[in-house]
Amino acid sequence: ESQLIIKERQQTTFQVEELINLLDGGKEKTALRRSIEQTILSDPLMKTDKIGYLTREQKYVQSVRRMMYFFTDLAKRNKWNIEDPHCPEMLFLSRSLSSVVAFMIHMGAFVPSISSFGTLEQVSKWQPLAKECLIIGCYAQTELGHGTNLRRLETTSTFDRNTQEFIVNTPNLSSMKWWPGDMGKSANHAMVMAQLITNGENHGMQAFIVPIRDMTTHKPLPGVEVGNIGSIMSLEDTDNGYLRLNNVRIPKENMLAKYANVDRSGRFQQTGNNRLMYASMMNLRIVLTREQMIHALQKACTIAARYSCVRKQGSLTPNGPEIPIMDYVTQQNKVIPRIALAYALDFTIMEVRHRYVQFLADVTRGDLSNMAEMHAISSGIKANASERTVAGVETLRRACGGHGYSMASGLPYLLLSVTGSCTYEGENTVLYLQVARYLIKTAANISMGKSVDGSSAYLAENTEARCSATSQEEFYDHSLLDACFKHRSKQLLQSVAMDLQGLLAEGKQQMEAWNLLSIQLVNSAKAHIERYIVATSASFVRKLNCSLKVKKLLNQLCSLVALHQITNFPGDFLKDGYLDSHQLDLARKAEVKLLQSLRHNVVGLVDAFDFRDEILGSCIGAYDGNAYERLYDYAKNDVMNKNDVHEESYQYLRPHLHRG
Ligand SMILES: CCCCCCCC/C=C\CCCCCCCC(=O)SCCNC(=O)CCNC(=O)[C@H](O)C(C)(C)COP(=O)(O)OP(=O)(O)OC[C@H]1O[C@@H](n2cnc3c(N)ncnc32)[C@H](O)[C@@H]1OP(=O)(O)O
Ligand SMILES: Cc1cc2nc3c(=O)[nH]c(=O)nc-3n(C[C@H](O)[C@H](O)[C@H](O)COP(=O)(O)OP(=O)(O)OC[C@H]3O[C@@H](n4cnc5c(N)ncnc54)[C@H](O)[C@@H]3O)c2cc1C
Repeated sequence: ESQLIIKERQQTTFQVEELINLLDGGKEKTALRRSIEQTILSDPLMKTDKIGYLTREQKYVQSVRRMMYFFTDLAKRNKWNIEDPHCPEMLFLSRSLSSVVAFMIHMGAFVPSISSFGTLEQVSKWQPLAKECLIIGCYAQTELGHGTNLRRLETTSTFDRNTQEFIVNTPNLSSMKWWPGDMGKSANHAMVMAQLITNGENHGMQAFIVPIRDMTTHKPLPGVEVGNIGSIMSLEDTDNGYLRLNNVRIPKENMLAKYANVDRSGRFQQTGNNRLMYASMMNLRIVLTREQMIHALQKACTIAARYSCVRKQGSLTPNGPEIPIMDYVTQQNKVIPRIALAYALDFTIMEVRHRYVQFLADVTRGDLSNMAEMHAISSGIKANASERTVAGVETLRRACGGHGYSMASGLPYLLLSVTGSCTYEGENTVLYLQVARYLIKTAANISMGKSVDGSSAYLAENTEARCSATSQEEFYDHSLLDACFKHRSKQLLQSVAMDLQGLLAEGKQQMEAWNLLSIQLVNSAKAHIERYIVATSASFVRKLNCSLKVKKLLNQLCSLVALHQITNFPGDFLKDGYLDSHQLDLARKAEVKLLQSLRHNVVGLVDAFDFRDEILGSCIGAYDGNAYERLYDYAKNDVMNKNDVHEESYQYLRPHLHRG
């Protein structure tokens, strides 16, 4: 173990294990997680090859092999509950699996959407098959021509009264399904989102289970053309595919009929709220935020923080001893605010998940009153967490200098694999505009004197016109910081709502006015969500039952998240004079002081994320801090070094060198 990292751990002022338990949700949960990790990581059949060495095909083959074994054997033997993405086992499982793997769409989207869209009868028919991996499914919504605008999906499912079947078609090039994970090579069933047509009338998007491959030969069924879409930026462990359907007939009961049905004569009946077709996307937005984005940020923090403590470069006195780069305030400013953000997002998503579970219970009772708010929160948190994670991981990667560019650091892999999260499961700008739609409606309700509650209640509160802070210390105060965020959000919303009214009064059409103001609308949505994160994480910590030391530390992290945002994006806080430039200076000084006070606990804070070395996959971020030994080892094991003289040297270099 590196002496430097030992020294760091000696400086830690709190019990790391206490924080680990807190993040897991209790001591017993930590034990459960560790035992799951131990089982998975010690199983030779679950082993992954080193990141950076495999071709696309090898990645796919490896992940299919691992995951088939995992779902059909390992998880079963251990009685892990793998189908509920919110149960503790599943939360711990996806973390132990470390890299993105095959069948995540099967388990994470296909299986849950059967119960989201299916009747009880349909659920009891399809879900056991899917859970047991007796069928492999994918979620086929996006098309070559449309991903965002679901109303314009072009795949059709036309009811044939004579045979009591649906005929599913992708009638033109742009209508073919494009992107679905697990579809290119693996899936034999697809959850196809298509326009339902009965008796010549279009009833909008519905979900259909379409068999696409033969259950024995695995060959595409008649009328089906299916394949891979080709190499993609990352996440190549999954076979993202395309699918063309030419008059594919499926039985009537393959239309999932929880919210709408077609009777034998082809008459369409809406039996539930059709928004619930969209609402199922909330689930994956929340699951991915934690399981993919926050974990990626936490891993990158772990790597960068440990490495920054063992990497020495330069000194603080002329000819003096070299210091760990973590002692530079600029380095602290790269690393520590990201650690703080990783904590704040984790606390926030725990609360969001809790609210989502309540929302589901409400829906079961037929109460949809919280749907709009839940949609705004889940969309907003997905967009904001992915945007800040991707930016954060890149900052952390650069904070590791040259070694951050090597695959050996694990950071390029994290960056590439998380960057897609800004696009899938709802493109971020589009999701922010959904939040804005909710905010503009809320603003209209407030102006009509209606009461608002929940996460937007503050929009109806009176706030001070100026921040009251006169000292640095006040900028650690959560309620003062929250007031800054509330004010910014309120002010941005009021301003864009007024501009919208103005444009409408000038005679502009609603959608045109909306488009003209969409930059402001997105900013307003971001401000609302960032305030939600600041407030939710602080109140989460306030309610925690933990030692004073840990509480103090977590309070500091929450303050830092807010302060860092203010000092880095001060414009909207200064705009209407809520903060003045003197207060901004105070906030900056407060931030530097906070960074320095958190400095000693940097390693402890990332140790508390408790990622085992095998899960981190980093030569520079391993627990023992022995970065150089591992880098050297990684290089020596590179495939290009399997012999001293590479074959190509004989072929291309030698003839040339020997000319003279
Ligand atoms: C086992 C788990 C393990 C986890 C493993 C973790 C590791 C794995 C790691 C890595 C794996 C990688 C995984 C990748 C996965 C990717 C999967 C996909 O990408 S699947 C495709 C997603 N596609 C979209 O998200 C389309 C986006 N489009 C939309 O959501 C909509 O169509 C929208 C909203 C943009 C436009 O629809 P409009 O034109 O109908 O919009 P308007 O008129 O604005 O909305 C109508 C009403 O519906 C409400 N609404 C819209 N969306 C809603 C929602 N989701 N919920 C509730 N209400 C909603 C709205 O608020 C509005 O309500 P009012 O009229 O204002 O009252
Ligand atoms: C790795 C990966 C895995 C995926 N897995 C699946 C899957 O399993 N199943 C599935 O069905 N799909 C999947 N997708 C598809 C994904 O859901 C879509 O790509 C995503 O929803 C974005 O839609 P789009 O590609 O149509 O982007 P577009 O909507 O074309 O976005 C392009 C640009 O247009 C802008 N834009 C579009 N509409 C508006 C608007 N109304 N207002 C303002 N700006 C707008 C966007 O902001 C963006 O800048 C996957 C995608 C990726 C990358």
